[in-house]
Amino acid sequence: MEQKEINPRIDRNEKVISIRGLKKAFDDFEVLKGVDLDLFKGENLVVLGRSGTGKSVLIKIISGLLQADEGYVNVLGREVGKLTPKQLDELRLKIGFSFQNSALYDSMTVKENLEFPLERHAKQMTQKERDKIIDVVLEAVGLSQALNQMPSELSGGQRKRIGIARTLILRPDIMLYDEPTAGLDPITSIEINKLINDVQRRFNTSSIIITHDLTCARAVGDRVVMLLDGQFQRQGSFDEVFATDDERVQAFYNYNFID
Ligand SMILES: Nc1ncnc2c1ncn2[C@@H]1O[C@H](COP(=O)(O)OP(=O)(O)OP(=O)(O)O)[C@@H](O)[C@H]1O
Repeated sequence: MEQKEINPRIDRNEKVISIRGLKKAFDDFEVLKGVDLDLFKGENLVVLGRSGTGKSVLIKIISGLLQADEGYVNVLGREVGKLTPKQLDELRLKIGFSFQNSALYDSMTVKENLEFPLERHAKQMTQKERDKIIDVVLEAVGLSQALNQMPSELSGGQRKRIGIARTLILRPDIMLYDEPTAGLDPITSIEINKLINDVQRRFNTSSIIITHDLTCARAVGDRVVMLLDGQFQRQGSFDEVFATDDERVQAFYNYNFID
């Protein structure tokens, strides 16, 4: 498996996300039981964990879509739980959310899909400026030729790329990738991993990548954390996370290689 090289762009003096003692329960089911997490500027942080461990809940709390029950959640210098709805909307524009299903509008061309966030959030931009930024993000994801195609004409991997381009179009500081390789074949997955690293370098983003895919975790993660029983039980490089006798961690590793 490809191991990510040490990334010189990470600034360990600047935290873009800082979380302490985060708790979240649904009725009496405690999902997050006291989570601490930092994301440094320029870093790709992978969050691993089995289904239902609360990875999506975590990124929904970071982006203000869900309220924490307890704890401190600071994103880009703002304490998320204390923001007014307007301040939260402003913060969300700096967070790019790449959804699992790419969330493209099937009735719109690629160009129209990319214009959509600009029409809503960058009303002051001229058409020429819009066309320019569309060019930039399409080129960044390697799909300049798809400008006038419909999503239905694209492969799953291409739709994923357009989804990432659409997330990038508002030039977010933070990217949140929710299972970016889910449903893709291994070769296409490797291309998406490469794209995640390219985006980090080219757009200077800091990212949280939620995945079950260990090939992805190893290829894109500057640091990896594993969510187990509501807390981050392991963190470090990919190899450090798995250098343990903890059966739950070993089971996760072995399960990834079951045929
Ligand atoms: N709005 C909600 N109301 C009630 N329960 C919820 C809500 N959102 C999440 N949960 C519960 O919280 C737990 C964690 O869900 P979450 O979606 O974060 O899992 P996950 O780790 O992202 O899993 P997967 O990898 O399958 O997406 C699940 O048991 C889920 O049913």
